[in-house]
Amino acid sequence: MAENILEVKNLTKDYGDFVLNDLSFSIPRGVIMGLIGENGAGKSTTVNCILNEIKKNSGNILIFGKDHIIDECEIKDKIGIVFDENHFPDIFTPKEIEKYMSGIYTNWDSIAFRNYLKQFELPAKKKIKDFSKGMKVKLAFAVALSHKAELLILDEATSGLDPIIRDDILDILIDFVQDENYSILFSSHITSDLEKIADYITFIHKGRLVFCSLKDDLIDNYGVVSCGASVFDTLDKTEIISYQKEDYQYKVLVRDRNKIAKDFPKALVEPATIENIMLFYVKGELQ
Ligand SMILES: Nc1ncnc2c1ncn2[C@@H]1O[C@H](COP(=O)(O)OP(=O)(O)OP(=O)(O)O)[C@@H](O)[C@H]1O
Repeated sequence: MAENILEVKNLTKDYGDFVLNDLSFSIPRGVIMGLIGENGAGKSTTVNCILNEIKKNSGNILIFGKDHIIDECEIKDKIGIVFDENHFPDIFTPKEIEKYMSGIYTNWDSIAFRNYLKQFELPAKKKIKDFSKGMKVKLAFAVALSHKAELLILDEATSGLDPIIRDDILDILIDFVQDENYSILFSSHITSDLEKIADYITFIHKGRLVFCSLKDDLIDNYGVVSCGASVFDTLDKTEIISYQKEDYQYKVLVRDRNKIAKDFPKALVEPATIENIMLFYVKGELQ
């Protein structure tokens, strides 16, 4: 069994005015990988290249150790996909979707599907065209979780859900990776959700990889320092990732907040959230 459930190597997709440039990252088995980046950074392009929905220009993508194009059918049988848009025919009911999916997926589990319909309070006999946006997303989750998928790929899947069902979904996702062979690629703008459940964070900015790091490493070590010019000028510049100047104050994103707090006891040093980290990379002055 391949150690990494997904490997993206030197992936490039050129749209002319946008290039997803030489992107590499991998997802080990048993983990949740958060994928973050500003609007237009290239997250959906990455996901669509992985799923071979769009053709890459170059690079290699292995899923379950197999080439994502050569073995596409076999691979997709074991992937659960949830996008923010509905991909099911509107005229179907969940009951009809169940029948259809049982013919598509080798390991379709009707009992699991019916249980998810109950848990998500989805009417089995109502047409999807009469579902709310959130109901359509819940239906997509019910399908993705009912065919013994080993990899879930979620592209902005939870953004249309209310906080209660989102919380339920996060619990389901944590459960999903308890089997240490299964993993999740979770693209989201709701960075607080990723803070709760992701093991790794991959950050793309303007089509390029900024980092792929352990989430705990970011949360435990990165910090935001608020200080005046005198402290800023004496900070070790190799410790600074990015900074923002506001009148006479500097806000500085640093790699090792504990070291800075020790060296500058009077400076205000706070832990950085994933949102802080994104904002500093995108809007700050990079060192
Ligand atoms: N079919 C296409 N043809 C040309 N350009 C495209 C196409 N699809 C996407 N792009 C461009 O690729 C860039 C990245 O888009 P993408 O949808 O991957 O970003 P994203 O990070 O998912 O953004 P968002 O958070 O807004 O969903 C954008 O500049 C977009 O215009």
